[in-house]
Amino acid sequence: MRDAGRIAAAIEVLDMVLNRHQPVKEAVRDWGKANRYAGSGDRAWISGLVLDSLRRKASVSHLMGDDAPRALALGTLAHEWETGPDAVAAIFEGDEHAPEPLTDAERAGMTSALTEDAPLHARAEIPDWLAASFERGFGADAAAEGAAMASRAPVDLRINTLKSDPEKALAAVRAKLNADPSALVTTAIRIAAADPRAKAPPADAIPAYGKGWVEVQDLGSQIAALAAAPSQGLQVLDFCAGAGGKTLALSALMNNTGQLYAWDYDWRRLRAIWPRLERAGVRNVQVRTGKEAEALGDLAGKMDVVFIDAPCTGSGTWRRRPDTKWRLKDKALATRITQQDEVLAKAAKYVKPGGRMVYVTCSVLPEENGDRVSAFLAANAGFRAVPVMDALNASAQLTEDGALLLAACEGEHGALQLTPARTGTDGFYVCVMERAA
Ligand SMILES: C[S@@+](CC[C@H](N)C(=O)[O-])C[C@H]1O[C@@H](n2cnc3c(N)ncnc32)[C@H](O)[C@@H]1O
Repeated sequence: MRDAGRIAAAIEVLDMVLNRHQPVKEAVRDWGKANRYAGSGDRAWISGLVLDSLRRKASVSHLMGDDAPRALALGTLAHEWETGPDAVAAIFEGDEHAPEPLTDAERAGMTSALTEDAPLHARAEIPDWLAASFERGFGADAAAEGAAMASRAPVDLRINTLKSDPEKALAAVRAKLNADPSALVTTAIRIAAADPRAKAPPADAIPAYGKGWVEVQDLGSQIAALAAAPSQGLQVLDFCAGAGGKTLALSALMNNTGQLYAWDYDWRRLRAIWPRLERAGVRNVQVRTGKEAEALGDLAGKMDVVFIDAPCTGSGTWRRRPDTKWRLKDKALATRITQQDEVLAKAAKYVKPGGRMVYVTCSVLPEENGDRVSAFLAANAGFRAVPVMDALNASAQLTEDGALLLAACEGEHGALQLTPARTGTDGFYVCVMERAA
């Protein structure tokens, strides 16, 4: 396909995502099925433009004065892909698959620039109803934090120390991919964000992944697991285990000792955990299924650590799934808040006296993070917040730079708010609370 046809296709896919509410992957797949002549390189290019258009939707629609799929694609070409109106007109010229020629208004939008007095939601690339929340969470940095969440994300790998070590794993990954050791965590590898126009080989297709030497896991998620300080021999409950991403990380930190219980309120989510445990060589996990009372009743008051990877809006992962940013509504946020209060209240009863509870979200919204912890602590005098950095420093897995950078993310309750702007990770919130002995 030539670029004119690819741009027309991106406009079509954006319409499927924004107006027919299809997830991006599904929309690209459906478009591909209906247009068999497109190859995998074409689909990668189209998907790249669609994702960037969604990441930059707020600023681009502000500049174009229009939020229709065509305006978003053209504005993104100009403002993100450095393909201005003359270049786009040249691509369209004489191509029968090209969209309609550019109008004067579109040309103007493609050459205008965002100014300091543009509304915060446009500068922060967020839905306007979340502007107040961003301002509360980030103050004067709200626009910069939001803009960083509209960038493309790298792929992070966690080195599975049950089966490999940093040197061996890095060499194996580098044999297939352009990768570097993480600047923050000694057991992590980073693969830089790919050019959106190019086909990128998936990290889970390399032999090191197949052998269980590495797991695909955002660095923020890896840091959250480190904060649990699940040292050898402890009794640990992963209360929201889902497909087991954190369970695997916790097990590796425990070096396959002690006992790690994995449970999820939705047992269907746990199904994916079995092959992952097997591949990673995990032997200290008991997967508990069924209703909470039967599945976990015997663990009440006995856990050294209870890990809560809470259900959340996922606002911290908008770089990877920009369509979800525009789908999020205030009602869904309210539902998540109710669930978060519920999981905190329920999970707390498994913590033994002197034990710890780790509350984690992949969100940057204070309503889901510090507010929830404050509400929990106000209602549970037997718990107090302790600095997350204590556990991270004790883990001996931070680099010198990592320790400094993470310490700068510390906020109320000694909790950490990681963000793409601050730490180059997804937006994770981590808080550690201790139950009185
Ligand atoms: C962020 S996901 C967990 C991801 C998982 N830990 C991982 O690393 O792959 C949140 C999980 O919380 C679970 N959950 C537990 N209690 C819940 C409740 N009361 N309401 C909603 N979700 C709940 C959901 O089923 C979901 O799997």
